[in-house]
This record gives sequence, structure tokens and C-alpha cells, in this order.
Amino acid sequence: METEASRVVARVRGLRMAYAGTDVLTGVDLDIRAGEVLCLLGPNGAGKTTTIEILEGFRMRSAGEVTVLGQDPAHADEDWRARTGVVLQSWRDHPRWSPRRLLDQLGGYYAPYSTPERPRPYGTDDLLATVGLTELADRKLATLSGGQRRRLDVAVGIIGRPELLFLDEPTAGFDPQARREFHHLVRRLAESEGTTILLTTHDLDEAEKLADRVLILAGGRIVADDTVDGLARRVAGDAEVRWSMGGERFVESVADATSFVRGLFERHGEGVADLEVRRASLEDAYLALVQQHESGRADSAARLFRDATQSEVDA
Ligand SMILES: Nc1ncnc2c1ncn2[C@@H]1O[C@H](COP(=O)(O)OP(=O)(O)OP(=O)(O)O)[C@@H](O)[C@H]1O
Repeated sequence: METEASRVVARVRGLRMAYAGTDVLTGVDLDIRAGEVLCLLGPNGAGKTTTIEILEGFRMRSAGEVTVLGQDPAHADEDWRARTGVVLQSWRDHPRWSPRRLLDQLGGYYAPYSTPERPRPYGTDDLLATVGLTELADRKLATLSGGQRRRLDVAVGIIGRPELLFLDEPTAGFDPQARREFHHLVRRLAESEGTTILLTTHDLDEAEKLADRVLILAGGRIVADDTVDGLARRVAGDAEVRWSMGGERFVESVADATSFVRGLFERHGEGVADLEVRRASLEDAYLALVQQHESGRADSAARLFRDATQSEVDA
């Protein structure tokens, strides 16, 4: 039986895109499930923005099937647009307007699409507070810093309380505090409002914090599709255990860190100090995959992940 969490809100099969005869996407397959935060990663020029713009209905694909919230984004109607939210990589508007005026204006467009479950739009004051712009609400847009401008972009993206939100490098230019607040906002949108989110980022720490699932785009295709933990486990199976004993430091690579540490304490008890267990991070997994791709082994990278996924399904 289909549950809310397993409902597919976007389905992409065999997506291809060529610019002036140069292939960028050569067969992208992906599903986005209701309520998840999905991170799309990949090197510069891999085609992340291209993919996201096709899903947003802002770019015409060369070939393939794309369904987002039940419609083909290339021919979707106004009602569909009101159910999606978009934060583009860059955006220009009226430099003399203020954040409050811009949000009031844009919010008005969503009011006719309000439903009891999803009252639209978000109240301007609440939204300004949510993105940390209350104090700058009446300043001219032209005077905002890059990071402040980006916060406004995020506000614009969520003002219509979208069911599906696309965020293309949303935190580029954020300071660490703004970034942390933004991460809380993304989790809150996903957990309290049930918003499904597709985001691209080059910040692997951000992906690790936010993603329910990660997709890696390389060589025109998705070469990995898994949770952060799943990716890390597949690329580097062993964990590194470090400890000190009697003034000496020890390091051991082990497949099962829990039983190794249990054994260590059984043998040496309180003699063990400064214990650390380090697992492969998303960064390790990402770099291994991209390196594999860049050395011309995209197919073997994709196979590695498909095989691993298959053996888990079979088990
Ligand atoms: N309008 C366009 N016309 C021609 N080529 C384009 C166009 N838009 C993108 N490209 C090319 O397509 C490729 C993919 O670009 P895209 O912006 O989708 O990549 P990306 O993964 O988002 O990169 P980044 O991480 O640098 O933002 C790049 O080689 C880019 O130069």
C-alpha cells in the first residue's frame, strides 16, 4: 500500500539535455518522494542547475520523461506553479523596493491558491522573522549584502508554502550563523510542514546535515543514490579506531568498530583513553566517486552503487 512517505512527487526517466550539440545530461533517472530532503551533488558543470531548472519548468529538455506533482513541468499550469517554490542561483528585481514590499506583492499572487491545509501566502512578518530579515524589512533591496539578499531569495521561494521546494545552492554567501539558521528552517519545513525539498549544494557538511537522501550527478547520469550513511559505508567500509594506552597512541582500521571497541575494553579496561571512532564521511564517499568518474570509470562507479543497492534489496 502506498503511504504518504512513499508517494513519488517527481519522477524522471531517461532525461537528456544537450546544449548546442554538447550532451550535458545523458539519461538521468530519479524519484523524489513526499516529505524528503533530497540533495543533488556533483562537480561544477555536472548539470545540477540544468536538471533542477527542467524540473521547475524553466528549461525545455532534449528528451526523456518528467512528471512533477502530476504534471509535465514543460506544460504545467498556474495551479501547479503555485504548489512549487523556487530559489534560483541568481535573481534580479526592483532595487528600490524593500523586502517587505516585495514579499507583500509576491504573496498576493498565492492568495487565490490558499487551501485549509496550506494557507497561502506565508504572513510577511512571520516570513521576515523566519529568514532573519525583520530589521531590514524596509531597506532598499539594492542596499542588502549578498547574504542578506540570499535570505530574501529563500523567503521568496517559500512565501507560497510550496509542497515541493527547489533550492539551487541556497546558502552560497551565508555566514555560519545564517547557514545554521537556514538548516533549521529546511528541517522545519520538511518536518512540520511536510514540504518536499530538492536542493543542490557544494557544501558536503550541509548535505550531511540536511539530506534524507543524496544523489550524485556525474558524467551526465546519477552515479549514486543513497542515504549519507549508506554512501559512506559503501565507499570506505572500514572505520578507523584511535585510542591511547600507557602514554602510547594506537590506530586500527576495522570493519566492525563496535565489537572491536568492546574487545578493547574487555582486554584493557580503564587503561584505554582518548577513544575516537571515525567513519568515512560523505566527503570521502563523494570524492571517491567523483575521482572514479573523472578517471573515466563512471560506469564502474554507477555499477558499484547499483550492485550494492541490489544486494541490500536481495538480502
Ligand atoms: N544556457 C546554456 N547554454 C549552453 N551551455 C550551458 C547553458 N547552461 C549550462 N550550460 C553548460 O551545461 C553544463 C552544465 O551546467 P549546469 O549549470 O547545469 O551545471 P551545475 O552542475 O549546476 O554546475 P555548478 O556546480 O558550477 O553550478 C556546463 O558545461 C555549462 O557550461
